[in-house]
This record gives sequence, C-alpha cells and structure tokens, in this order.
Amino acid sequence: MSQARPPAALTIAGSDSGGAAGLQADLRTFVTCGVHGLVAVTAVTVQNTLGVHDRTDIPANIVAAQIEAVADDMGLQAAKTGMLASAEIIHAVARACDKAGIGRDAEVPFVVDPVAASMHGHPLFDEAGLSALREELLPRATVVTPNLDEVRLLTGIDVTDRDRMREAAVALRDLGPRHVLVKSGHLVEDPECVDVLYDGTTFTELPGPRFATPHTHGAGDAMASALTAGLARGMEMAEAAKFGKWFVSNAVEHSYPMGAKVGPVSAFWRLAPEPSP
Ligand SMILES: Nc1ncnc2c1ncn2[C@@H]1O[C@H](COP(=O)(O)OP(=O)(O)O)[C@@H](O)[C@H]1O
Ligand SMILES: Cc1ncc(COP(=O)(O)OP(=O)(O)O)c(N)n1
Repeated sequence: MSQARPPAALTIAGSDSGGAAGLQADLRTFVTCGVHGLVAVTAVTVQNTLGVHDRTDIPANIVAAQIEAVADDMGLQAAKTGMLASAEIIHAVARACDKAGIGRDAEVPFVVDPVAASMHGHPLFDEAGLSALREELLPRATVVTPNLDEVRLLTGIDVTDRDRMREAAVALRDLGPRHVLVKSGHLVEDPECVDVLYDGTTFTELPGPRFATPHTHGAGDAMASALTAGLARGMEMAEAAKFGKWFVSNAVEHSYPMGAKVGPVSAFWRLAPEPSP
C-alpha cells in the first residue's frame, strides 16, 4: 500500500567518509525530521576524526545536472548547501538553482550554510570560492547560517560576545540574504549557546545550554539541515530556526566518542524505539 508523499529537501554538499558531517549528516537529519532527502554531491572527502586527508571535486556540470534532475522529476520544498568546493561549482549551483526555482525570492527556500573549512581548519574551498559565495550565493539565500569563523571570513568582524553577533548579523544581511542566523558554538567563554536570527528588523535569540562535550563534529550541518527540514515541512523562518536549534541541542547532548579525536553529534535520540519483528 503506498503512503502519502513526504516533503522533500535537497542538500548540495560533499561526502564525509567519517559520516559525521557533510551530506551524510544532512540526509540523516532529514529522515529523522520526516523529510525525504535529495542529494547533489559536490565533492568526496577522505575524512575521519583526525581531519580531511584528501578530496576530489565532482565536475561542476554534474553537480548542476543532479540539481536539475531531481527538481524536474521529483520536486522539492527546500534546499540547502554545504561544502561547495570551488568557485566553478558555486557558479553552476547558482545557475541550476535559478532554473529550479530555488532561492531568496523563489518558491523553494534556499538555506546557504557557508561551509569554509572543516573543524580541523582544512579549507573546503579557496579564495575564489569565498568571493563567489559572497557575490553569487548570499544574495540568493533565504537564510545564511555561518559559524563565527565564517562570519570573520565573510565580513572581517571578529565576534567575541553576543553584541558582536548582532553587529555581524547586520553586516551579513547587507550582503543580500533575506535572513541571517549566526551560530554561537565557537563562543566558548559563554556558559550558554545562544544563536541569533536576524530578518532586517528583529533579532530573535535561539537559546540553549552549552554542553561540556568535545564531540561536536557535524553540529553545523545538523543545525542547518534541521532548519531546512522545518522549512520543507512548511514552517515560517523563526519557527524553523527554533526547530533547528532544538534538534542540534539534543544532537550535541547525545553526541558520542568515535575515533581518536572529535566524535559526531547524534541523531539516534530522535529515532523511534526498535519495532518488534
Ligand atoms: N557545546 C555545545 N553545546 C550546545 N550546542 C552547541 C555546542 N556547540 C555547538 N552548538 C550548537 O551547534 C550549532 C553549530 O554551532 P557552531 O559550532 O557555531 O557551528 P559549526 O558546527 O558550523 O562550526 C549551533 O546551533 C550551536 O548553538
Ligand atoms: C564534507 C564536509 N562537509 C562539511 C563539513 C563541515 O561540517 P560542519 O557540520 O559545518 O562543521 P563541524 O560542526 O563539523 O565543525 C565537513 N567537515 N565535511
């Protein structure tokens, strides 16, 4: 017997062989949030808890073709970006999203997670990629979701407290996105973990505890993909951002050690109990 069609969301992202971040984190988050995941793979990284050891990028025309293929045939209710690898891929993604009706003022909301480096500091794109991100993707974004390193790269603002987060959100919105969500994970001196959403008029704080765990690999992807899932399910931006924050707070609380260094955040907490045979 067939089921009702679930909402669908697209991730345009790289593969993490360690399964903590990248498209693996996005798909895991989508399914645990009741959303069918579609994928346009941008790069394959050789990655574990020690870092990114190698990578190969997917040809830009194949990235664009993946977006067009799923948008044309299957339809989608939201899209997000992760690792975009190069300026050439960013140009192709921008064009394919325009064609597919994905964008700031288009039918399908577009979540741009400006992933610039792995948590170990390995760059996930170069200087030309940064300019392309700033000039081509931020003006197309329904929401951009930078961490504090990405805020510094995009605006030059060094965020040291919550007031500077608001200042950075204003500067980022001047680059064109409809909404800005500044993530607070790197503000390690703050006893809480309060992200900030800005829509050009109102600042909405997304409060949460700061968990004392070293295992936060994939937190950024979990936050942005849960927000994307919320939008795909028809939530307004502030509601979707709160949903994303709630999801990632639980994921960090239930994170686990795996490998020699930083372990993954968890989506297991959201799975139903195992069914009986
Ligand atoms: N130790 C922590 N405890 C609770 N939430 C956290 C913690 N670290 C990060 N987060 C949350 O995870 C998300 C990602 O945060 P951040 O670390 O800033 O981004 P990224 O993973 O992209 O570097 C944010 O919503 C942030 O509030
Ligand atoms: C292939 C790939 N994509 C993205 C990341 C970075 O993941 P993110 O969740 O934004 O960051 P951390 O929370 O892991 O710092 C990655 N490492 N690999």
